[in-house]
Amino acid sequence: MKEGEIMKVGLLGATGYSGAVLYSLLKQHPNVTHLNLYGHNTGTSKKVFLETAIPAYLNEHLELQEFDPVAIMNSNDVLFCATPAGVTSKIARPFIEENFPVIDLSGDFRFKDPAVYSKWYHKPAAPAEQLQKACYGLTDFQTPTTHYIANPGCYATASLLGLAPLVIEKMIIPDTIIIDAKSGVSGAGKKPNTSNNYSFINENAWLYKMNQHQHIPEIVQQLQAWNKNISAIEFTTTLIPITRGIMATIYVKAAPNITLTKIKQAFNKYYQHDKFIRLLPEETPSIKEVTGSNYCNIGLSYNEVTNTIVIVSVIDNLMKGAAGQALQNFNQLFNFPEEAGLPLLPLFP
Ligand SMILES: NC(=O)C1=CN([C@@H]2O[C@H](COP(=O)(O)OP(=O)(O)OC[C@H]3O[C@@H](n4cnc5c(N)ncnc54)[C@H](OP(=O)(O)O)[C@@H]3O)[C@@H](O)[C@H]2O)C=CC1
Ligand SMILES: CC(=O)N[C@@H](CCC(=O)OP(=O)(O)O)C(=O)O
Repeated sequence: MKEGEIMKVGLLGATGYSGAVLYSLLKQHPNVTHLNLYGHNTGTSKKVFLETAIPAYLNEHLELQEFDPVAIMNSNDVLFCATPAGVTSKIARPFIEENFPVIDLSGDFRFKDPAVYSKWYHKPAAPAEQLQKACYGLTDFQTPTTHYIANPGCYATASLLGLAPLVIEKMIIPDTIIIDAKSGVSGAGKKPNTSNNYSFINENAWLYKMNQHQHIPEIVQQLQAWNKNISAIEFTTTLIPITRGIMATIYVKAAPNITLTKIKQAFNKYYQHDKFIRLLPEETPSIKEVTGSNYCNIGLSYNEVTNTIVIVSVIDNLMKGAAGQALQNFNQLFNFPEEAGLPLLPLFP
């Protein structure tokens, strides 16, 4: 594919939070001419329209079609899946067999080892031979190597982007990584539950899934790909009363002879030409600096007294943490300009 070529795009899960954001990005993408939406196989004649499922999308009078892999492959050049964990592991086979491009926002194809997935997601994994056909799409470090792209998780994206330069350059003491991550409630999707109930989370903060969060093995898998000496991380996730956004505050002990200048040089080496990572040389970032955008803002400090490097990494979970990065993967897969379809300014104020 080249710049100027047109694409027919299928989207499964457009009525969810990340699917809806993806829909709005794809609608403005200069190379996307047809957008076909797919939903559950209801087996009934009941029609579902985007505008009724999402009141904010009034006038988007698109019907969700039944999920049918053959029809999807005949009508589209690529499929995005913005479905909960446990869906694509069951439906991906025909697409993988046909080498049909899929960008999967769920965790189902992020691991090479099926046992890791089933342990942390508490669900059956996709077969190992299918997992081998998928590639992990952390766009700032990898371009797609297969046609099935596993889009990274939201916390994993913020954490890995904050750690990458120091881990790749071996500037830290392995196994001293502590990540204290906080997320807005849209990270949990649109389904109401006890923890995203207004009267629970308003004016509240709640640390959940202690030592059990499914992004722990995802982060470790990628850190190990960069540096074999890393075997474990400390990782906590806290729900905070905002709609969108993640802040990962990362604490790590510096290897001998590290200085703040060397730390900044490492971050500049990897990110100074990166369109979607903005380094803050003297300040720490706030979440609102990236809300509504595909940016990851990163701030740094080094405390010589405690030999601790602190990195603060912020993203919009629905953009860089989901739909925005998925669109970057799409642009990379089809050789479109990196920023095509992505807003270049966050919401302000
Ligand atoms: N929210 C976020 O910030 C992030 C989410 N993710 C991942 O992206 C995926 C989507 O998340 P999110 O948008 O939050 O989820 P939502 O719960 O908001 O939306 C899920 C969507 O999938 C649809 N769906 C559910 N089951 C099926 C099925 N069997 N067949 C077809 N469609 C189905 C739902 O339709 P219906 O409503 O009709 O059931 C809905 O449109 C998840 O895997 C999530 O973990 C990744 C990074 C960040
Ligand atoms: C706030 C909140 O609940 N966030 C979700 C993130 C879900 C997600 O991104 O899930 P996968 O990447 O595993 O698909 C969580 O912590 O489970």
